[in-house]
Amino acid sequence: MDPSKFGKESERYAFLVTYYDSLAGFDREYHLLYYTFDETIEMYDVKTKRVFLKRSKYPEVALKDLYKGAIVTINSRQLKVTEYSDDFTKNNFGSKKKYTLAMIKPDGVVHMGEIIDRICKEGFQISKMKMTQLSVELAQKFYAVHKEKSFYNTLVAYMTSGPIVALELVAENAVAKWRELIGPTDCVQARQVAPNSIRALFATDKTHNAVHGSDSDENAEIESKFFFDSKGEIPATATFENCSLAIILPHIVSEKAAIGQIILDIQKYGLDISALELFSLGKTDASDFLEVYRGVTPDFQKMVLNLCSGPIIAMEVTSKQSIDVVTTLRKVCGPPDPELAQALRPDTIRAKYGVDKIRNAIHCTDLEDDGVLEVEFFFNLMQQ
Ligand SMILES: Nc1ncnc2c1ncn2[C@@H]1O[C@H](COP(=O)(O)OP(=O)(O)OP(=O)(O)O)[C@@H](O)[C@H]1O
Repeated sequence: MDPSKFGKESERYAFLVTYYDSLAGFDREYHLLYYTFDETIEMYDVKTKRVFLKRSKYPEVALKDLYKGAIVTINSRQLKVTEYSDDFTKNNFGSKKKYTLAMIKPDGVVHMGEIIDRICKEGFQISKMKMTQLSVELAQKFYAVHKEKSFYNTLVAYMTSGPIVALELVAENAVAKWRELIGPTDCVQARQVAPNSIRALFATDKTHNAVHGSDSDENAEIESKFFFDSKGEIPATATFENCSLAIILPHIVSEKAAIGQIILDIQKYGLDISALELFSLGKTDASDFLEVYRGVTPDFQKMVLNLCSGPIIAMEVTSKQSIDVVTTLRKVCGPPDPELAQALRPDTIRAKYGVDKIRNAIHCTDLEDDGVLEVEFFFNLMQQ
């Protein structure tokens, strides 16, 4: 037994979690209790007060995975941690993990792979992410505090000049940590005082400064709601033309390490990412999406369970060049079995980041005719 655990038999953290029951059409609430002594989890239904999960070990979910805003998967259900439900948990835990709202601005989107790589390497967890194009009204609303400033109109024109990527980032002291990483507003100053900051590396001038970060916890909450609680106001940017679908699989998203590298690998071959969003699929949605593989591969059930085992990042991949996008993306991904990929095509995504035939880092559309259909599943059906 680990001696550091002596005397902690009664140490228990309590969280309020919700699960969207798509059949019933509403959120179900549970108390989730985590016992550090034996690393077990227990869950109660808040409404009925009945046990939902008997106290048991659940090695896939560690204490470090539980913080406000996190999404964890238990029994194929995506549970969102919405609150710390007692003072002990709030005091010991709540003050540490926080989130901030980050944005890759229109001029930063060409550097999206490098910026996301940096985000992951600095230890942020991406809990939400969506590519969108701001309308004039939305940009004005987002930057309303600067309404009276001389640069307001230029700022709004810039923010509506192309797609942006909004991200909710989780870390200890997330607001300060992200603002330190992006550097000062003015890139000239950034290059002097923080030469390795994101703005020093990718910004052009005072307005075109590549990224945004909330300036307080209160504003992080307001800004995160602006993008991720907007009831359909934030449109996806998918084009549904000459496209293929790529999905970065749960083991990559939760380990954080390779998300940016995979995006860079896709962009290297003349392919563009024209829509992107982080999703947490339930078992029914995962099974619906993979329906064409039912009966075709003996691994169908395993693929479904893998796809709903944690957050995924879905992307519409297109190209401005006249290339066959589906075939090119398949080549970039490599053979489905990572072992085979390592032997035959060691530079491919699956060779580099795949673990086994199921956790093979990335899903991509197999057949040319299915490109639009697969993109529609995420960027049309799942938006409703
Ligand atoms: N003096 C200026 N001239 C031109 N544009 C400016 C100027 N000051 C700020 N901006 C633009 O307005 C944005 C919002 O300004 P703010 O003062 O809130 O800076 P910030 O907090 O560093 O940036 P952000 O809010 O985008 O994270 C800046 O990121 C920049 O794009």
